[in-house]
Amino acid sequence: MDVAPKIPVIEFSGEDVEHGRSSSSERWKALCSKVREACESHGCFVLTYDEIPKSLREDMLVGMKALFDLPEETKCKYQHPKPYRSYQGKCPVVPLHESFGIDDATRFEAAQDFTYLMWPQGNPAFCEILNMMSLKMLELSFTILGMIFESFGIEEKQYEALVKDSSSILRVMKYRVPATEDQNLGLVPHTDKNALTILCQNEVQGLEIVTKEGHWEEVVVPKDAFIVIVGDALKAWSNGRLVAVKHRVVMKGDKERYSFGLFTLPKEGAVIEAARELVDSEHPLLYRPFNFADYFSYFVSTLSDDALDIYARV
Ligand SMILES: O=C(O)CCC(=O)C(=O)O
Ligand SMILES: [Fe+2]
Repeated sequence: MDVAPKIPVIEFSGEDVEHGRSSSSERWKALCSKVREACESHGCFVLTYDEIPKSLREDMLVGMKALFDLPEETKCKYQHPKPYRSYQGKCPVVPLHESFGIDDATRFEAAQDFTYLMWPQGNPAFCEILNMMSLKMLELSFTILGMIFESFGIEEKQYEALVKDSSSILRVMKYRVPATEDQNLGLVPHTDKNALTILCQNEVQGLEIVTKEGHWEEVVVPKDAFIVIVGDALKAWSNGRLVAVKHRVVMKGDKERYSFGLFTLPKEGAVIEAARELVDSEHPLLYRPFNFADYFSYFVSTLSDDALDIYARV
């Protein structure tokens, strides 16, 4: 019996990125291909990357624990008009899950507004951590997008706008241990709607993806690694060459899971259009150009599993 190929594990360093970009060395080209191939075959990969210090990740997880330990009424103060930002907790569909989404935490003031709301006396250390982590993860996200474009042989000018027109959401999440009467579903199956997601978690596993063969498979994430996930916007941009992989979280064991993710997404008003280089007679255009914000609103109003196909398929 065929065994489904394992989720690729890719390793690169800050030095690889720095030298690779300027020298276009064989090693760099091979790394870019690996990243693209993982996104084509699995829609995700596990990444180890030394440029984001382990101590920063640990500080982030410690700070998150203190955040989720705040009283419910304090956490509920975080309300936002846009979906997937406001504090979410005790939702009947996913009662194990709690989350906050902070827009552009790469701006110090945005991180600060959030921490002042949660800790009126201030929490400058956690504010700094949120801001620093977002900046580093956004930079990594742009690096990965650049690697994908480069590997497709697409000129930098063609994707400059895509990167320039990006913003980000930092989502921080907690999953409690299911009680005996609870289901163990932490997060419902979904594809991410944004372009690229980078996730990081504590030692508690639980993320699962749907393989090409249609089976759920656990993503075993080594300590200190990241998971990179392709979203709908990147799938459409790549004319369907990259897979927006469906994933969910299932809780097992007796330890709480904490995770955080940097979601890179097209800015307000940005239009997603397939790269010209990726449309040809063998690969006819799959998705019409669409305004990302309109697509996102469509998804929120329907919560359809196949939102991208229904909304934009030619
Ligand atoms: O907590 C996780 O690891 C997954 C989170 C996720 O998929 C999401 O927020 O879109
Ligand atoms: Fe997700």
